[in-house]
Amino acid sequence: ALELTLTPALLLLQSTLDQLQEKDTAKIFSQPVNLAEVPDYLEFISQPMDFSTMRTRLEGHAYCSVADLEKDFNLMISNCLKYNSKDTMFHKTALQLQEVGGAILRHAHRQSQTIG
Ligand SMILES: CCOC(=O)c1ccc2c(c1)NC(=O)[C@@H](C)N2
Repeated sequence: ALELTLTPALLLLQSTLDQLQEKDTAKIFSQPVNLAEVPDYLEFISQPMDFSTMRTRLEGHAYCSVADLEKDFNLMISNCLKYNSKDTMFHKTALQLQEVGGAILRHAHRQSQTIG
């Protein structure tokens, strides 16, 4: 059926998001930060981002390119680096994900150039 047909471009975005999320082994980025648990979060972070929101956007065709996906990934990481101080697990985990995610995104950019 048509709705199950994924264009190569959409498949690449979905695969890239899956690879990024796989690296979040502690699953601290799976869902939006729980504002009941972290009541002051929005005093510091104007645009929360997480992998579930990114997946909804992807499936809603909000991403036209790898760059669009990368923009929300970088927002999610920078939110975490801003809110959580350097000595926290959250901050250290975000730095690691930023590094490994960068390599995944660079590879996705190269692939998108070949599939057009
Ligand atoms: C149930 C309590 O969960 C949290 O306090 C919490 C859970 C997940 C979090 C987070 C806080 N903070 C963050 O910056 C993002 C990366 N993840």
